[in-house]
Amino acid sequence: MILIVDDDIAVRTSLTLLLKGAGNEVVTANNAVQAFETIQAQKPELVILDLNFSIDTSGKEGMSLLQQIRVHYPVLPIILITGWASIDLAIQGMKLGANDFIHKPWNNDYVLQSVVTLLQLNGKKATSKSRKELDQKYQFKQIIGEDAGLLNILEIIGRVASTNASILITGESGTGKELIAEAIHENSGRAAKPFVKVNLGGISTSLFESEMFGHAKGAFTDARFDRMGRFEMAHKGTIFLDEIGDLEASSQVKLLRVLQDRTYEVLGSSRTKIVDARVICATNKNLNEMVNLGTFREDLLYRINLIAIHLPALRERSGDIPLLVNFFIDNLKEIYNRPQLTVAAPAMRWLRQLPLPGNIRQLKNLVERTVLISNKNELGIDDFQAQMHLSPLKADKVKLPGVGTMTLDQMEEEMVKQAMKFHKNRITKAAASLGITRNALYRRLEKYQIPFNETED
Ligand SMILES: Nc1ncnc2c1ncn2[C@@H]1O[C@H](COP(=O)(O)OP(=O)(O)OP(=O)(O)O)[C@@H](O)[C@H]1O
Repeated sequence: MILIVDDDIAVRTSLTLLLKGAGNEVVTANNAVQAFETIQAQKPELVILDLNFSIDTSGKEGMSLLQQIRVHYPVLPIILITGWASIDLAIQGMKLGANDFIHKPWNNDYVLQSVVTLLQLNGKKATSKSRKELDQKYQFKQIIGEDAGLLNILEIIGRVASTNASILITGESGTGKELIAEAIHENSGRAAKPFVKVNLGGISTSLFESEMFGHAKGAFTDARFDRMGRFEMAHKGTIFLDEIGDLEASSQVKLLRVLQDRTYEVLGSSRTKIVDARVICATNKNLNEMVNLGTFREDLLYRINLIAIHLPALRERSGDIPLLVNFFIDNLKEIYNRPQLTVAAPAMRWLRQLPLPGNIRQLKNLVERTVLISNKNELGIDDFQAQMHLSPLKADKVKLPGVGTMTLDQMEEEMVKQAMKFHKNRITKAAASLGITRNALYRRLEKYQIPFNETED
């Protein structure tokens, strides 16, 4: 059952018709007291709340009702309705714990999509399904792992794949964000239609519109042909906006408009096109922090993260490393026709304790390089170690301090301290992660007078 709170009978009636038409039970309330009583008595599964629902348009009354509901019903999904002019109010409401907002005049599809998604997410409580149970229900063949955090994520994406909800995937580079985005598409009703990836980090502001919305011949000097935009390519499918944290301010506004209105215009043409694409965004940046710094629009953030998924770094789920290694090895056995290929047990243990800042991509590259270079059937620590030193990480993935701010010795000292701390003073592990021998590590510990326990191995 859904509760609609609004003093405007026209809004209550049209939302009731829309939601009933989609098979929901609906109750309404036209003031805060009645709304709260209805929640207590009838326990609705979702509330749609107009923030400007009283004659007073400051939104104060709506906001205090929202707070009151949150205190007593912390997980009850709440969708806010606001006018376009009061978008700041909606953002304030999201901070107080609302789950989504729609603005008037609303788009019926968006309202239904948001309702379905929130009901799906809230209704069926997470049941901590096992990997086997998830595989019986969904298609996650390419995603390896049994870590509880990952299974929880798979369960969420399985449940929401069938809705059109926007999803934001965050996580360090190489943690599998794109793979997860593809899995959402594969498990949705859009699977037979295109999955279009756009790397927003690679699109300059001047090209953003023509790239995303397309252009007509003659739209600007170089436009010699009609060009189809990415939104159109993704029509009825999924658009994956990678590196959204790299989008410049002016492009952020343009994207927000499109996601808000679900329409756009092809450059140089007056044709208005409708967006019918599921939007999935990804970034390895911290968008909340960027919002605080003023470099990412808060309204855009709320538009793209109806569902937010954070992928753990590989070091936080190191129990999955052997599974991943075996998966990569199995694939390579076939590709290189080396059916006897295996990884020795000590090597597997060694791989498990690597910090791997480049995450699964780094592990995959390491295994591939090692298989290519070594001609042994059973791969040992030495084989992996030799490749590890060659290119442990792409330089552009590491943030180095600015030139002149640190000497090489200081950097070495910091790295040694960091490795010792990470490996809780275990010399063998710290040395392996730094790519040096135990003796070489001892020499450095003494050189920099870093305390260590002789008995720790
Ligand atoms: N759970 C997994 N099982 C198997 N392979 C995986 C898994 N997660 C990631 N990979 C593989 O690791 C590599 C990196 O994954 P992906 O490109 O999805 O990461 P990403 O987080 O999008 O990286 P970036 O932020 O750098 O774009 C890919 O080759 C992908 O197939």
